[in-house]
Formats: sequence, structure tokens, C-alpha cells
Amino acid sequence: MSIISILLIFFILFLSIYIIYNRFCYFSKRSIPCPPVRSILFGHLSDLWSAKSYSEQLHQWTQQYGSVYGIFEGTRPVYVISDINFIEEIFIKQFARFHSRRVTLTNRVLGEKNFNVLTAHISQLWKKQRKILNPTFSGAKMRRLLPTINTCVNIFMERLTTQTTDGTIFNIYKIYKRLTMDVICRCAFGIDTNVQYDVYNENIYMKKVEELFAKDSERAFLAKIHRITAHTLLTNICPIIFRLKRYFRTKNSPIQANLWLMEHMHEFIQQRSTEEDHQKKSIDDLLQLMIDAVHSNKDQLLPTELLSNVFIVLAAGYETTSTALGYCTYRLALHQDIQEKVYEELREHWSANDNSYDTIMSKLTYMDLFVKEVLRMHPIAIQVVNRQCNEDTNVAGYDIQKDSLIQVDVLSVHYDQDLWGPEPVDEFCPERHSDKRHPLAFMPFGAGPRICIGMRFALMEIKLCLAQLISAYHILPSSSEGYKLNTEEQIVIAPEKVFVKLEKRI
Ligand code: HEM
Repeated sequence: MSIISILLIFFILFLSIYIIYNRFCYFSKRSIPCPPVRSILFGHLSDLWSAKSYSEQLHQWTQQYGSVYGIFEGTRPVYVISDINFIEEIFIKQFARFHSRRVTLTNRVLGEKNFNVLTAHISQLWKKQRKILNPTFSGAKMRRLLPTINTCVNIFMERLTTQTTDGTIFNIYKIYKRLTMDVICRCAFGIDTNVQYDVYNENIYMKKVEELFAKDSERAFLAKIHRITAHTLLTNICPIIFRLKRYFRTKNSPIQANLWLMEHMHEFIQQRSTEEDHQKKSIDDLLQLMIDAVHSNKDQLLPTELLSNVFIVLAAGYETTSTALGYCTYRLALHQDIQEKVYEELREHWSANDNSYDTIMSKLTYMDLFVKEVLRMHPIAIQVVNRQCNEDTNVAGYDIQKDSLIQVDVLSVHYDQDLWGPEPVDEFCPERHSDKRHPLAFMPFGAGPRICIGMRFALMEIKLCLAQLISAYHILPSSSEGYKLNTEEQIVIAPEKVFVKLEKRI
């Protein structure tokens, strides 16, 4: 080897080390604290992926490094924030510069034409979709869906009577999953999948959606590599490899389940478009509402965008809501006094025949405080509460470079004594929500213009189900001592199981 080649190799090596070193100085140059970097390839991702819980790890670092600190995804800087003013700047005041979330491998594989309102990272695209979809989730439209949800809850109650006899301990979370799947399939596509009666676990949609959530698709090997190459010249390499892999049909990955579901959702839309106008008029589901919204809007959605949004409603509406119901039930079993207060309120203001939207959403004020406290203590989908910086800017005195990422540490916000005192933040206390708090202190559904579009839908479903359940049954913990939940974090932070006993109220 000539001396020139050796020098060249050394030069390239030196230059690469210099560039990487320089990248890792991003936060120290800005006097922002940063945990030690243990992997020059993955940055802090190796710590986060090996931690039991991604969100707990961020929360732990916040306690060590403060309410604004930095970590690296590969060499990409990520601001982890729980400072309320910083959050307000990003999510509201400077939203135009932070309109998108992290772009994942799934987004890249599906491509721009398949973006939905959750994944769209191009401002115009997201704005157009959100504008078209917002009316679909309005209070008035939710009112129309309430009877359908009620039908599903009635089946749920029926299943409870046949599956449980007094005193039997059982995992109610499993039954909630079937309920929310039934609700979303009926409300979104008007189809009765019979999933609540599917005792042999044969429902294919249920199976595919479970696969979708079984593993965090962002932790698959290729997705991990994508996370570190996404903002380098190698950005397209992982999507290309994935497509090749798909060609050779690798089974059971969440992305495969995603593609399978998309292909089958397509059939529903096709079927709906062949129906006569007079048939469609009698249909009250989200799909039809979306189709109507598309036609009444001059910025039309592409058929692929419509499909992708139909899919995201199914995916986002299932796991999150069943998990919220699981946590609510756990808290009711644990705090019998609070359960009695919810029950008393129901006796006073609600009857099974009066399932009006206004009663459920406005009259049950203690139920509202209770659900809020559950979601404060058990926020579910907090990894998605992130924003990407699309233009260099200054936020609260910090210079933020284009392409860096902002991740909100929601756990630290929800457990901040200054925001949630004077009662200790580890105490379950629904009443604390009666006091006026900073609007961004409560972020289970995110915040700002990109807040969860299905929030109203989810709350309606949760409250209606709890109203029926608490009126009919006394919920008891499965054990009198050490009644605890084991949780695991994939895309959502979910309990493994929620064991309870039910006793019929007289
Ligand atoms: C308890 C239940 C739910 C929780 C905790 C939850 C949580 C969240 C969170 C944290 C976000 C991110 C918001 C942000 O970045 O600021 C989000 C976005 C979203 N959620 Fe939900 N969600 C729930 C139920 C639902 C339901 C039932 C649907 C649909 C029917 C839904 C559809 C969506 C969509 C489409 C987005 C993306 C909105 C956008 O980017 O414009 N979610 N959700």
C-alpha cells in the first residue's frame, strides 16, 4: 500500500472521528446537560432500548439533569423537556416550526402518498388532512356514534355475566380489548366482527392488530438502524432493505401487520364506494363521515390518504382506549372510597336508559375528575408526544437546529409537585383536577393543534363503559394486599393484566 493511501485512510478516519465527536458536543456547546454517551453508534438509544421502560428512563434522567436536557439518537440531538414554558413554545406558540413528529421507518416504507394525520410530517399535507378529519370527530358527530358504542357496551356487560360468577378472579383487560376492537370496527367501518364472542381468538382483525402492538416496530433491528441513519446520507437504505425483505415475505412483524391491515381496509372502502347513495345516507360510521368530509372539502384526500386515515383510526383507537379502561378499573378496585363516590354520582345523575352524550360528557363531573386522575398517573401513549424542528430557531433562550427532535417527558410533567400540588403527586386524588392548573400540565392526549383527534371519542367510550360497569357491579381487587400492576412499554405503556373480582350490586 502506498504512503498516500495510508495517509488518506488516516485522514478519513480522523475526519470521521472529528465529525462524530463534534456532533456529540452539540449539547455541551450550548451548556445543556446530557447523560454520558455510551455508544457512538446508537448514542443514548442503547440505554433507552435496554431500559425496562423508555419513559421511566427519561423520567429518571430528568430527575438527574433537569427539565431541559439533551440525548442523542445515533448522532441526532434530541431535547428532552418537561419545562412547561418550553413545551408551550414548541406545541403552541412556535407550532409552525414544530409541526411534525419523528419520521419512523414505517412512515418511510409506506411513503408520502400513504401518510395519515398521525404520520404526516409535511406541514401542508398534515393541515389538509386534519382540516378534513376534524369535523368527523366533533361533538355532534360523536353524539351520532354513541348508540353504536352503547350496543357494544351492552354486549360487554352480557359477556361479563356469562364469563364471571361472583368471586371469580379474572383478567378484565383482555375483555376490554375485545370491547374496544368491537367499538372501533363498528364505529369506524360499520362492521360487526363478532369479536366479543370470539372465545377461540380466531378473529383475524384482532390478531393482526395485536401483532401491530405486540412489539414496538421501532425496536425491530432494521427500525433501530433506521433511527440512527434517518438523518444521514444513508436515510433511504433501511426502507429499501425492508421492501426487499417484504418481497421475501418475512412474517409476523408489526410493519407486515400494518401492510396487511391496510390492504384489507382497502376492501371496506371499495365496498362502500359501490353502495348506492340512499344506502350510504343511513350509515353512521367514521368511514362514511370521512368520505362525506372528503367530498364536502375542496382539498380532496387521495384514495391512499383516506385508506391510511381509516387504518390509523383503527390502530390508534383500539389499544389506547382498552389500556385506559384497564387502568381505570385497577384504580377503582384499589380505591373503594373513590369507587363509591363515582357510584353515588351515577345513581344521582345517570340511568342506563339515559345514555345521552350530554349526561355522559357533562353531568358526570366526578367521573370526569376520576378519569383525568387515572390518565395523569398512567399516561399511555407518551412516546408519540414529540416534535421535529423544521427550521432553526430559538426557544426559551435555547438555539435549536433544524432536524433536531423535541421529546416531552410526560411522566415528569404529570408528576411535577409544583404543577400538581399541594397533595403529594404519588397520591391518587381526583379532586386535584377541580383546581385550575396550567393547561399544559395535563398531556395524556398531547397538546396544541396536533392533540389527539380521537380524545372525545375515547372519553365517551371510557365513561359510558365505566358507568354501566360500576352501576351493575362492585369492583374488587384480586388480592387484599400488594395489589399492583405490572406494566410494559411498547408503543403504549400498558398493564400486562388487570385482575379483579366483580360482585353484583343489589
Ligand atoms: C385513551 C385513549 C387515547 C390516548 C391516551 C391517546 C393519546 C394520543 C396522543 C398522546 C397523541 C399525540 C398527540 C400529540 O402529539 O400532541 C395522539 C394522537 C392521535 N390520536 Fe390518540 N389517543 C387515544 C385515543 C384515540 C382514539 C380513540 C383515536 C381515533 C378514533 C385516536 C386517534 C389519534 C390520531 C389520528 C392522532 C394523530 C393526531 C395528529 O397528529 O394530528 N386516538 N393520541
